[in-house]
Amino acid sequence: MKNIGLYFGTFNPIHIGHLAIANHMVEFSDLDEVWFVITPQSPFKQKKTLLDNNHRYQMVLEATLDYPKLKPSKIEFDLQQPNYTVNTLVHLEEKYPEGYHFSLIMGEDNLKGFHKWKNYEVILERYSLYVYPRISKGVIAHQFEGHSKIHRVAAPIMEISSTFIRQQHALGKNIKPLLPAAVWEYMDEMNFYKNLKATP
Ligand SMILES: Nc1ncnc2c1ncn2[C@@H]1O[C@H](COP(=O)(O)OP(=O)(O)OP(=O)(O)O)[C@@H](O)[C@H]1O
Ligand SMILES: O=C(O)c1ccc[n+]([C@@H]2O[C@H](COP(=O)([O-])O)[C@@H](O)[C@H]2O)c1
Repeated sequence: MKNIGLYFGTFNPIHIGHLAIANHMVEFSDLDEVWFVITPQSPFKQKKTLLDNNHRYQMVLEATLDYPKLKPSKIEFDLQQPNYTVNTLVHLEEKYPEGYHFSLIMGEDNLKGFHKWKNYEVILERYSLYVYPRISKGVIAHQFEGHSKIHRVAAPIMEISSTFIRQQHALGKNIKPLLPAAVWEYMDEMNFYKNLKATP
C-alpha cells in the first residue's frame, strides 16, 4: 500500500514554497509520494489570470523531474468546474481502487477556511489531513483543534506566493530564485505573466 499525499492547488506557477513543502512531506512524514493535483478552477478563486491547464501541468512536471517521489496529476482536468475536492477524491478512488491510500496536504491558511469546503465533514471522515504551518489571518475552527485525522507537520515556512511572482515578473523584477530553474526557463521562454493587465 502506497501512502499518497494529495497537494491541491492552482500552481500558477509552481514555486519553491510548494516544492519545499512537498519534499518535506515525503522526507519527514509517513507519506511515500506527493501528487500535485493541478486544479483547473479553485472554487474560491477567479479564473482571469489563470494560465492554461497544460502549461501549469508542464511547469509542475519540470519542477518535479528530479524528485521521483513527487508527481504532477491531471486528474481534475476532465472533471466539472469549479473543482470541489470531495468530487475529485471520489474520482481518484474509482481510478485507483487498490494499492493506494490517499491523504490531503494543506497549509494552516486552508485549514482556517476548511469548514467552507463542499462536504468537508465527509472528507474528514474518510481522509487524514497533513497540515503545515502558514502565516495567515483568521482562526482555526474549534472542531478542527486536536482532531484525530489532522496531523501537524512542522515544515519550513516560506512566505512567497504565485500572485507575488506573477506581479513582480510583470513589473520587470527578477523573481528567478523563487522558482525551480526549469520552471523559470519554461516561463521565460513562453513569455508567461508578462502582461500586467492580466496579472492582478
Ligand atoms: N509559500 C508557500 N508555502 C506553503 N504553502 C503555500 C505557499 N504558497 C502557496 N501555498 C499553498 O499551496 C497550495 C497551492 O497553492 P496555490 O498555487 O493554489 O496558491 P498560491 O501560491 O497562494 O497562488 P496564488 O498566489 O496564485 O493564489 C495552497 O493550499 C496554498 O495555500
Ligand atoms: O472543495 C472545496 O470546496 C474547495 C474549496 C477551496 C479550495 N479547494 C481546493 O484547495 C486548493 C487550494 O485552494 P486555493 O484557493 O488556496 O488555491 C484548490 O486547488 C482546490 O482544489 C477546494
